[in-house]
Amino acid sequence: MTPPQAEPAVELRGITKRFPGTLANDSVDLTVSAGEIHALMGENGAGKSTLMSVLYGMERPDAGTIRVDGREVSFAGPAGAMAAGLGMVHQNFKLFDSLTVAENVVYAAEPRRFGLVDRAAARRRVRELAEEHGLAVDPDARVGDLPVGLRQRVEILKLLHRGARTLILDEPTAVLTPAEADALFAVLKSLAAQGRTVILVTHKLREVLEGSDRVTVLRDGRVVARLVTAETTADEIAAAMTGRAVELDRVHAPGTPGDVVLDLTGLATDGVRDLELAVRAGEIVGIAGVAGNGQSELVEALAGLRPVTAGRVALRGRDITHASATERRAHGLAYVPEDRHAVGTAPAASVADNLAMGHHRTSLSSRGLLSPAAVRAHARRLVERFGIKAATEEVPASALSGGNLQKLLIGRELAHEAPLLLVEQPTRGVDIGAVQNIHDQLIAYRDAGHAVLLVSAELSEIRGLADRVLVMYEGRITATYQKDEADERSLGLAMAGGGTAPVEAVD
Ligand SMILES: Nc1ncnc2c1ncn2[C@@H]1O[C@H](COP(=O)(O)OP(=O)(O)OP(=O)(O)O)[C@@H](O)[C@H]1O
Repeated sequence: MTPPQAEPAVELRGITKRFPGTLANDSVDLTVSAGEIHALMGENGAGKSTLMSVLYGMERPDAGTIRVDGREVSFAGPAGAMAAGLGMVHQNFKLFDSLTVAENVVYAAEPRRFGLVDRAAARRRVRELAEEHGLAVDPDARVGDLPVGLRQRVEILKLLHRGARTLILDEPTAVLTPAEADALFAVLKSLAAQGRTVILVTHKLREVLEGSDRVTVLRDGRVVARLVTAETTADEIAAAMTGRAVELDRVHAPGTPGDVVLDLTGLATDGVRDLELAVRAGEIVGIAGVAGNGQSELVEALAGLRPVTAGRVALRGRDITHASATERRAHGLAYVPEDRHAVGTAPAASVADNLAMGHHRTSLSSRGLLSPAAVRAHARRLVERFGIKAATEEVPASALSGGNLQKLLIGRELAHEAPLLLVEQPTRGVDIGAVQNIHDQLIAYRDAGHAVLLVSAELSEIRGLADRVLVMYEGRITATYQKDEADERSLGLAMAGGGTAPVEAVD
């Protein structure tokens, strides 16, 4: 006899959500069983975030119903969703850096004794939850001092403390090392085995194949496939997402390095020291590392956004150690920052205007004034070349999905054809088809004779693109590999500071 069927943990029926000019969710049905890890996939702009925002009470649907544990619900905000047993781990963690782990976990739901916060009980609670779920973390550590992988654990502990039965995770492995990602999946599997439910939004096929039970694929706001993971393949999921066959993991030929374009000697800035590095024309140098090991500080110092405290930076033979960001750009530097929202783009400005930024001295302008017709034509070319999905070129950048905003930023900077491109996390949040496109464009850029300094936490990206790979750990370069020498395991170990690991430094 089959056991009585439990109610699904989450059941969305006919969810429709419109934004001006876009049908983001078109009558979406999604059923997530209790105790499963359910992956939600789809190209950039397919409607995944919108659907999760509707489920979590952050957006009101135009039509459709939501059931949680069999009960129909309607949330006025995330607080209602939390009360119904849902919890969400956002990409940008929402923790207080200056508070301890225990204080963060119990924040706004503190155990009390005689009306006062019971700190000892809070610490005990963290230890119990950590032990029960394999989420070891020191309750007394200051969150600001923790690496990303542990901060993510704090986020998960916080949701568990509040009694979340269904966890929604938005691209949780984007900033993790392979070992941290494996540890996360072990935790998710044990949560699922205890009957909790996980909804995972991700672009990473491998982790979906290894870590999920079922997959729902969205395309253009509609469900196009419901798959059982054990019965599907990477190719099948990719084809469902894109509507065509996708060539995964293309191998690129190595570059032909020419003259030195960027030359760093003894460079130091906040959190970075003793950096020696040369990047040549026609070469991609990749810097691998876990977020927070000085890569962003290095790139900011090179872009002129952070003072260099020692050493020298030369660009095409000229000393630019203390040059302003604008002077550096004028001398041939283009820059794709990690933070596409705060630094990279102007959210209220149109897609076309964002694409024209920094082009005041180029063919788009005459005597410093941009020509509207040239700006539009330029925008149309880049939208086409990078597959940026926008209702029109006139919508504000804030209306783009995360991955499409990333494509905009890459497109704009590549269009400068600058001798040196600094690029950080070029494909974070970008779907598999667009990853291939961005990779092809970076290789073509290199082959056209430009120098590229690539910073990425994504090992397959670094290995696929870089002609030389450097690992940064605690502000220094701790290992150097030539293309093809960097296998995933030793790179992963070096990124985690694996001092005892057999990491060969080859120069
Ligand atoms: N606030 C908004 N205003 C206008 N359009 C929006 C808004 N939010 C999302 N959209 C549009 O809705 C569609 C779906 O976006 P959504 O962010 O849900 O996609 P996604 O699948 O999460 O993409 P990504 O993988 O890039 O994060 C996109 O076309 C996007 O441009």
